[in-house]
Amino acid sequence: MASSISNAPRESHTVHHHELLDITSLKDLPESYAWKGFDRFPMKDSTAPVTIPVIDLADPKAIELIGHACKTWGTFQVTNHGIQKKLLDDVEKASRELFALPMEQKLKVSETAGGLPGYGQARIASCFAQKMWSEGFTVYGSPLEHFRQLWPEDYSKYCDLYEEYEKQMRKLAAKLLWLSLGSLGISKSDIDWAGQTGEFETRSAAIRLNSYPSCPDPDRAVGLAPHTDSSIITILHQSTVGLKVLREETGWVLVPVVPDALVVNVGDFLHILSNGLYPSVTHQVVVNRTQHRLTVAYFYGSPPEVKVSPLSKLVGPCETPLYRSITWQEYLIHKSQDPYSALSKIRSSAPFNGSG
Ligand SMILES: C=C1C[C@]23C[C@@]1(O)CC[C@H]2[C@@]12CCC[C@@](C)(C(=O)O1)[C@H]2[C@@H]3C(=O)O
Ligand SMILES: O=C(O)CCC(=O)C(=O)O
Ligand SMILES: [Fe+2]
Repeated sequence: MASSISNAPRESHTVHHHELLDITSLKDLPESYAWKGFDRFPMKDSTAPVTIPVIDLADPKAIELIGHACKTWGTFQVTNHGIQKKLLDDVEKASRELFALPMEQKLKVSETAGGLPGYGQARIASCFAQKMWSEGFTVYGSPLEHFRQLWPEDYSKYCDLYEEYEKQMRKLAAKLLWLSLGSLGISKSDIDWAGQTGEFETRSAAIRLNSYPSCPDPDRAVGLAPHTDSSIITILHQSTVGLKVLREETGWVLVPVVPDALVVNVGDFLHILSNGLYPSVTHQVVVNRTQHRLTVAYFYGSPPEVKVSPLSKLVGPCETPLYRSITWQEYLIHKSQDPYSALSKIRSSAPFNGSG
């Protein structure tokens, strides 16, 4: 595997906000947004007719199906998840309203260096010379101050909506996490930081609104470059296609829109917790000529101060855990500095028996 991305020299190319164009109004693709492919990742789409698993949470076999999907794909879609369609529609609508605001107003709440909450490009943007055909807005903690600036009149309506979304996603994420770990024989008592109820009361999470405007030259543009998420799991709401996941054996697979389903991605922290049994899925976003695509990603992480390491039940008696322990906060810093080697940097050196 090549160690660099063809479009990305080693040094970091921070995208300064003043360099960001209002891409919604462009009739041609500027050269700064044109990609020639990636070295680190294949370009080819899967020719095999494969689709990512769709799992009904009401299915009595959901636990095994989730375990199998996490092991073989690192991603799946879930139905009967209990999140009301109206809430998903309302958040998507609010997000559309946010990105439709004038650029000067969005820049008032722009992310400061280091990918803190607010408006801006994804952190991985700094790894590439080319720009991605997208904008984003991250909510981490309370969105109050930012929403007050964006919508001085009715910010509280938007705050209430995000609070409700966060609350419902948190519950669903805890449920999905226990199902995925349950299939490996892990129970609530195996994770001390899960809290009394197993609901991870002191969790940390981020919500990211992603906007991919229609693009005059979609084949040469990239919505979001390939990456894995740092989360334990990510729950994604999409109502139009664009997300592709990488299957090592076959290539990129487009994730179809299944009515009322949410996409669930295994993130790096579940990969670490599972001692490598579950791969964190590499995914990217492609753009299209006619539709403005909006998505909402919920990143479920571990409590900020907790050192997370592979679960001891999943590490054999003579084995070294695959990864050393690390807090989510520390990991997010590694990831923002060097997204493509963050995991390998915390990988333990060769196990005692010298294999693997
Ligand atoms: C919690 C987070 C995960 C994320 C960084 C962030 O602070 C909020 C944005 C997230 C995102 C979304 C696009 C891809 C990604 C790699 C990025 O650059 O920003 C992820 C980050 C991540 O998972 O590390
Ligand atoms: O918009 C999408 O389909 C995926 C977004 C994503 O991967 C992310 O926000 O990390
Ligand atoms: Fe992602």
